[in-house]
Amino acid sequence: MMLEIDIRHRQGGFELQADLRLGQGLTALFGPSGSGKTTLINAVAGLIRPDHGRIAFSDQSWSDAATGTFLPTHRRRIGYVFQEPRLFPHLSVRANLTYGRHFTPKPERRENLDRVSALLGIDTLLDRAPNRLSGGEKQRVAIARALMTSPKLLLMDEPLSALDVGLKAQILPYIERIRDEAGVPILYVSHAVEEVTRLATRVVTLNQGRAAMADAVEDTLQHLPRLGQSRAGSFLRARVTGHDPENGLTLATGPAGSLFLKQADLPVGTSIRVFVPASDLVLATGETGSLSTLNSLSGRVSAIFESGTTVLVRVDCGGEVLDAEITRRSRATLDLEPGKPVSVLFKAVSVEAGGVYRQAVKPGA
Ligand SMILES: Nc1ncnc2c1ncn2[C@@H]1O[C@H](COP(=O)(O)OP(=O)(O)OP(=O)(O)O)[C@@H](O)[C@H]1O
Repeated sequence: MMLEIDIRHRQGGFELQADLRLGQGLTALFGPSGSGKTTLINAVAGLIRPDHGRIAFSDQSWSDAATGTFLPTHRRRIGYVFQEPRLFPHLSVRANLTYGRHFTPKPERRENLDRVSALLGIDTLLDRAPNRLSGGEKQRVAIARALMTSPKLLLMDEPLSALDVGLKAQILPYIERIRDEAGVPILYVSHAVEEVTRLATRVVTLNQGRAAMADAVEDTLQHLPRLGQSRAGSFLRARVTGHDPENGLTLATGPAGSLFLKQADLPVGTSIRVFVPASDLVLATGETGSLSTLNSLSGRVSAIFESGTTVLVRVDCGGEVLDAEITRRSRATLDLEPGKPVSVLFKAVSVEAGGVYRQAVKPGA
């Protein structure tokens, strides 16, 4: 399948421009507030009609300003999940799930209640009324309802933003399963770096209405501050090589070197991204002696950015970029300049749980 978008659309003083080809897996739409994420997703859904250009899905034209083609939303066979679950309060979970199915032509009904409710872990909730579900359960039912229509494409517009951190963590694995097992491409709007890191097969960034495909998920996430996100840090690519349960550690290797991580439940061979906060990195020059930090990567300073009272030192470790936030005084003490060899040190506990992300679908798949 291929979703082709080549559109321009003006609304008031704002103009959206997008020229994208998107394949299977989960495409994250990522950008600051007002950058055009919802406008883009609405154009794909058929909720707005672009002034110029075309949108096509697997060779079916959904919208073409030149020929006047505009396929209405219900004929695009799209599943939509919003911030709020929007369940029918008077219907049971089961009836909520089967409701949308009737709108799908019989030969195209791929999904069934058993499979979808197992995928979302809601099989024991089918006879409940929505007002007897928790917030996280409601959103899982809403996602299941969207899947029950056997959609060709699933649009998710900040589906987790109304949930607290604990509930988000509960739902993320289900979205991963849909990405990996349901065979439905997903367009996923999010502001949250944790969600994008963990879920995205590819990232489309939006900046003042301009959509751009990122070369790699990691590249986008390296430059979060430019995208209006404040959380400074870096991502390392690695593969799990083993576990050391006695010491509560998981071992991984990537282009930057060997990594010690707090033990994570990930099979050997799993590709992961490890988020390392800039403020947790320690830089050292010369011999470091004995330290309690398990991770020590060798690199070379590639750039230095002054920012207020602190300094962001960018270090190239085997082609991977690590940003370390240190004080001006530390920079002066270490006499750091671009080109200087340094060791980058961080503790295994700096990258526990939320900092390690499984990525089952290869970028570009
Ligand atoms: N109907 C409209 N008429 C005029 N301007 C609009 C209309 N709808 C949205 N806009 C403007 O278009 C721009 C893009 O809005 P959009 O909702 O797509 O952004 P967004 O990236 O989804 O933002 P957020 O993350 O805050 O939801 C904004 O400047 C917004 O004010």
